[in-house]
Amino acid sequence: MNFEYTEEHLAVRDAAREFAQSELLPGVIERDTEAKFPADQIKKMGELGFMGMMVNPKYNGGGMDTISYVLAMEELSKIDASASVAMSVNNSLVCWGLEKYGSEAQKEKYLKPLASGEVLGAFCLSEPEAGSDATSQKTEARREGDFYILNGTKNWITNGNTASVYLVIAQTDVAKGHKGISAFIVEKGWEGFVVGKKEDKLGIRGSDTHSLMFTDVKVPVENRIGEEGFGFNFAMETLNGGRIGIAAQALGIAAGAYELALAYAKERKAFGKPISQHQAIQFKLADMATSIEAARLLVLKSAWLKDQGKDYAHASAMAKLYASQVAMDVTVEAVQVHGGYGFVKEYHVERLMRDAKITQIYEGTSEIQRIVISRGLLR
Ligand SMILES: Cc1cc2nc3c(=O)[nH]c(=O)nc-3n(C[C@H](O)[C@H](O)[C@H](O)COP(=O)(O)OP(=O)(O)OC[C@H]3O[C@@H](n4cnc5c(N)ncnc54)[C@H](O)[C@@H]3O)c2cc1C
Repeated sequence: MNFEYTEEHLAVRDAAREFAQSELLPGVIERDTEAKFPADQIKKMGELGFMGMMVNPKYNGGGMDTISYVLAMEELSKIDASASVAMSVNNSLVCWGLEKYGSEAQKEKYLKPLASGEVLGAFCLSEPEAGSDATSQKTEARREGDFYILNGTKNWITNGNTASVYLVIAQTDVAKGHKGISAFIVEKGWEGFVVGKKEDKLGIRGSDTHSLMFTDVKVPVENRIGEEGFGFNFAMETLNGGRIGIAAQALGIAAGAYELALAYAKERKAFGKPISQHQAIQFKLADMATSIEAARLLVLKSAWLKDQGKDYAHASAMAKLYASQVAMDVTVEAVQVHGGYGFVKEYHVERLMRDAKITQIYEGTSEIQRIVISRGLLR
């Protein structure tokens, strides 16, 4: 076993840390208040290679391992989880799905600009009546000659308005159940494709979440990913990896809140001494640091398994389940350590607490992670 990072890992982590401090921190409170997408920051993240970190350099990616990716995700999420979710969706759902299962022509046309950060991608599985139960898709793609005619509505789509490339999951044969679901690449601007309203959210308010409506959208057959009927497996496999990114995001939110709480506890005085000298606060800090370290080990293990080409579905579900709970617990305690100051925007921890909640919901709720984990245990 080896618990050491390589020099490359440390360089990536430090670059992400530096970027988060210099580019994401300024304006993060205003972006949250105004629900403003961090467009300039995402563009710079693309230029620095954060949007296609694991993609092969021949498709304009960074050619890095998953450990580097989770280290960067953690650092960026400490400061701005709205920026990091755009990065997570682009890297682990859109780019990964296209690189693994896309045709050579699809990779040339779509993966290259996505991996370089020139354009942004979205992953469209959820629907108004199909969230956890993704098999009950209502969006339909009907084959007509060299095209599919796409009709339906997708809900809660991250990068919904800012993306240019959309991976859309749809029914191609309702009678076949989940084996009748297929995946397609859809471009923004195609006739019949309308972006719906932006969601006004509790947390990750800077993230661009929209519903999408498709009415008789003509999708060329060459834009289907894999064979007809492969879409459900495509979505589930893609989400297995996506969970590593969201687990790293949850870890970052927790670690960011802990670092703020630690610094505040050393400064704030009560009863004649820093609050960090009161044992009740010391114990909170000890519990926060311990749970964060445990979450980090789960995140790193799932990333390592993926890098080794081993099965990581079970580990990534455990990492997401645990890290998202840690994100909730630690951010609540970080607000508590800050007292009244924790309740106002200026001190950041209330935002981190609001942002933490989504990590228990998207890319599979905590209940769904428990289903995935227990299924693995009982197999
Ligand atoms: C901000 C945001 C961004 C998102 N981004 C995307 C995106 O980019 N792309 C995308 O496709 N989707 C996205 N989603 C959708 C997200 O993945 C779903 O909200 C999530 O999967 C849950 O689905 P649901 O909301 O329909 O809840 P439901 O599935 O209706 O679940 C409601 C509750 O019931 C529980 N539940 C459901 N089934 C079971 C069961 N069998 N056993 C026990 N409990 C169960 C759930 O855990 C949950 O607590 C996003 C959501 C949000 C809020």
